Amino acid sequence: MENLNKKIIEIKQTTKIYHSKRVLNKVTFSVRQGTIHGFIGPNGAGKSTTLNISTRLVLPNGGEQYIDFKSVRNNPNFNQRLGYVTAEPKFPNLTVETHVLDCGYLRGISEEKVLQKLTNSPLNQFRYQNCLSLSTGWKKILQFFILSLYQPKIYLMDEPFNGLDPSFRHELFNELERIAKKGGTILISTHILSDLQKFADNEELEFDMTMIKNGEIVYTGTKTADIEKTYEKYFIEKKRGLFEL
Ligand SMILES: Nc1ncnc2c1ncn2[C@@H]1O[C@H](COP(=O)(O)OP(=O)(O)OP(=O)(O)O)[C@@H](O)[C@H]1O
Repeated sequence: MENLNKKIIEIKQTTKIYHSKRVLNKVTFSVRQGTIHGFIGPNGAGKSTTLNISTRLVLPNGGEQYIDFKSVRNNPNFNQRLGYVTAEPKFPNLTVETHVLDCGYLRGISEEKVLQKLTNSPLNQFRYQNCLSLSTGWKKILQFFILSLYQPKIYLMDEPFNGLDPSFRHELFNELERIAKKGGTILISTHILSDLQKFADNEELEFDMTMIKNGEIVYTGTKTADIEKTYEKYFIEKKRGLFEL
């Protein structure tokens, strides 16, 4: 319980400018160790940019980011216990088997163990297929498989439920709950409040939430009865005009 007060992820005053447009403006929030933390906001709000900056895939124009209590700018080991599921996974032009073996090698996991896991996984049916030719959902599942090889302690997940069919969604919900109950920390980015509701309603889990809109944090805090109201206040716009003729 003591760990819950430790901020294992901290995003401080983080700003990003693309082509003179400020897409993140002094974004500041933290994630407590051992919690599931929802990061929610509409399309283009800045969620993926925040996660990419937190993992040093994108450089910020200002601010500091800490993962696993380490500055991502100053400490290249910040990602030792980190697993990142990106919104649009990128894979090399390799078979599933070769790619998972490479990932295992980089994490010091024996070939035998990787192949045994692959054989027992539903991904095995695509073992000799090129990663690039997998469907959207199976690409996501391949990302989860790679994480399961080395079992990180901190997870950043950008739209993890996108593209998954109901049975894989269900399995992923259960797996994330299991990870959090064992003390893991999970930051989940999504547009969809109902994806987070199951975690928010689970009394055995510690669940927090941060909301972002137009590159600014509009709410961050622990679970409250007002989560839905807060969400509606910021995000439910009556009409956006997309389908007007
Ligand atoms: N490489 C880039 N070059 C220019 N602008 C970018 C780039 N990447 C992101 N942006 C802009 O930054 C803003 C935030 O984008 P981002 O992808 O972080 O939002 P998001 O909240 O993840 O959106 P979504 O939920 O639609 O995926 C958007 O206006 C986007 O167009």
